Amino acid sequence: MLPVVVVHGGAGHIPKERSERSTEGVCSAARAGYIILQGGGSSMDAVVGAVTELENNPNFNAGCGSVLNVKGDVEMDAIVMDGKSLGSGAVSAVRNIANPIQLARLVMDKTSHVCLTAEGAGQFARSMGVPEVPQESLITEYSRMRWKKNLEPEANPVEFQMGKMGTVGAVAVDSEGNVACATSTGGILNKMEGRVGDTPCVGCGGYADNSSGAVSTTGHGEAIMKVILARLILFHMEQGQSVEAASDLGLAYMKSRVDGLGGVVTVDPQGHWAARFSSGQMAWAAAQKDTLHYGLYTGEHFTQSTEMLLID
Ligand SMILES: NC(=O)C[C@H](N)C(=O)O
Repeated sequence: MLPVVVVHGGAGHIPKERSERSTEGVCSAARAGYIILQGGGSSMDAVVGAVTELENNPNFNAGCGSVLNVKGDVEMDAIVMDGKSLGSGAVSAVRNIANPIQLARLVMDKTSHVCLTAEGAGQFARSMGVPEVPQESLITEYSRMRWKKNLEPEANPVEFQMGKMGTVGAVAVDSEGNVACATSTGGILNKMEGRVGDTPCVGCGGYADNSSGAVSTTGHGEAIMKVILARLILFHMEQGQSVEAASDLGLAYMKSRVDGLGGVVTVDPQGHWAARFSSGQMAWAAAQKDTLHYGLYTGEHFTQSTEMLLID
């Protein structure tokens, strides 16, 4: 079965005019991750490569395109986890960098800690030579419009926040059977300054363990944290459930227990994979055995040869 890379572009309701760009974005990121795997890269290289591409794509809520907090600022969260060592690196409420996922990886590789936050994460980025970027370069017209709209008195914050989530994430298995996950987000729209969501929390925004598999999550962060969604799904896999059934069980529990919606991409160490969601939509794509799989609405599953894509 292996190797494989599966990516998501966030669970929620994707407006029609943005759906094509979301699908194109996840397909291109899955292809980028797959090329890394084919070139002998590790699953960690593949998930960081795929998520970096999605952070650079302004159509997603991560890196450039992040949603704004209540003050109109960008504060981003990201996590990586390596299934071989259970090593993990994360950053939360980090500002003025283009690729939080790469900083999360540096936290894993270069420090003895798991998560750095806010100004401390910024200082670490500077010490590692990560270029500082102006906040303006991370803000799109669309994210500013949504922020302003949500400040209007008749706005319905929860519905609006839940409506158009675009967190990005990836899971992969490499040819040696190592699994990894990566997740990156601007969080939820008009969040309080300093709010830390599920994404940088181990077991919530993602988890990877070579003995069971890897998961990257998206959805309402506070709900995901209550049920520790990524770890919950791996628990079901440890009990013998398939990647698909375990993902559905985790999402159903989050819905019934805390009324939370979300989505996940999941792999097991053999290379079985799933992209499942309880929200109306989630842009996802997977690349395996020279085939690209992708979809957006529940039940949708298109396939295409990755070789065709290379010619494109
Ligand atoms: N779009 C998302 O998935 C949001 C993210 N889980 C958060 O709550 O920060």
